Amino acid sequence: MHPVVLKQVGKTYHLDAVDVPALSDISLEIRPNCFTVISGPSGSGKTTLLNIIGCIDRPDHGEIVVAGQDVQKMSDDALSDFRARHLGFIFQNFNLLPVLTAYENVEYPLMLTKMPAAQRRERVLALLDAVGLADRAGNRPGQLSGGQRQRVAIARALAPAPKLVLADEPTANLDSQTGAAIIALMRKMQREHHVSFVFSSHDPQVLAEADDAVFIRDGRITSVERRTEVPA
Ligand SMILES: Nc1ncnc2c1ncn2[C@@H]1O[C@H](COP(=O)(O)OP(=O)(O)OP(=O)(O)O)[C@@H](O)[C@H]1O
Repeated sequence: MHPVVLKQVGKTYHLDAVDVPALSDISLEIRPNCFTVISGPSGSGKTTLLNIIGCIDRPDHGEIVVAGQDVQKMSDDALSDFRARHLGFIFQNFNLLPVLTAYENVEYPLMLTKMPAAQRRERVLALLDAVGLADRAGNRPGQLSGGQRQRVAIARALAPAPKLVLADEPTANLDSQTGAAIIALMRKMQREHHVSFVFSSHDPQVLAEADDAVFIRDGRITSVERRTEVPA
């Protein structure tokens, strides 16, 4: 089953009296267990598309099925619950809670689930270990480097065992060496956790790693490159 299917999705922002068309006639299938990169020039609609796939924003029209669910039909409350259970998010500014430690940031999404405390602890420690931060669990984001913060964000995104992780320009605020290490880590986690990753990115390093690359311009898909066989 494809984790995301979009059919003729459109979105226009209304800014005072001005209509700003952001996406037109987007039809796309995101393959399971893949790295999919959405690429295009500034203002082409990448973030808008990612927000719609991540159920943060709703399209004006069209169909969208995420993890087998017709999300267009869900109420706002049902959609929030669906997002918390099935989707993970990684942002260019890391978006960690500054007053919480690395451990608490990763634990946070699990507090919204009914996971028992002992199991929660085991999962958080395993994820921090997997991203190479076992010894930094007690540090707050302000005591971590950019690359380390993004590692915490990756662990947090994977904590609820999502089906899909959305990453908006995840390497934009990192130098190229740190960015390369973060891409390698996301690839490793994507394979180990059998999850689909969808990125928006300008970064050639992210594009080079993609299984699928979706190019957009002026809110329309100009091409889709399927570069690899569907992983088992
Ligand atoms: N909240 C908003 N209100 C009005 N217009 C918006 C809003 N968000 C985005 N837009 C417009 O929608 C279009 C697509 O924007 P979007 O942020 O999706 O592009 P992008 O490809 O992610 O750009 P960038 O690479 O610069 O982040 C642009 O014309 C933008 O100005």
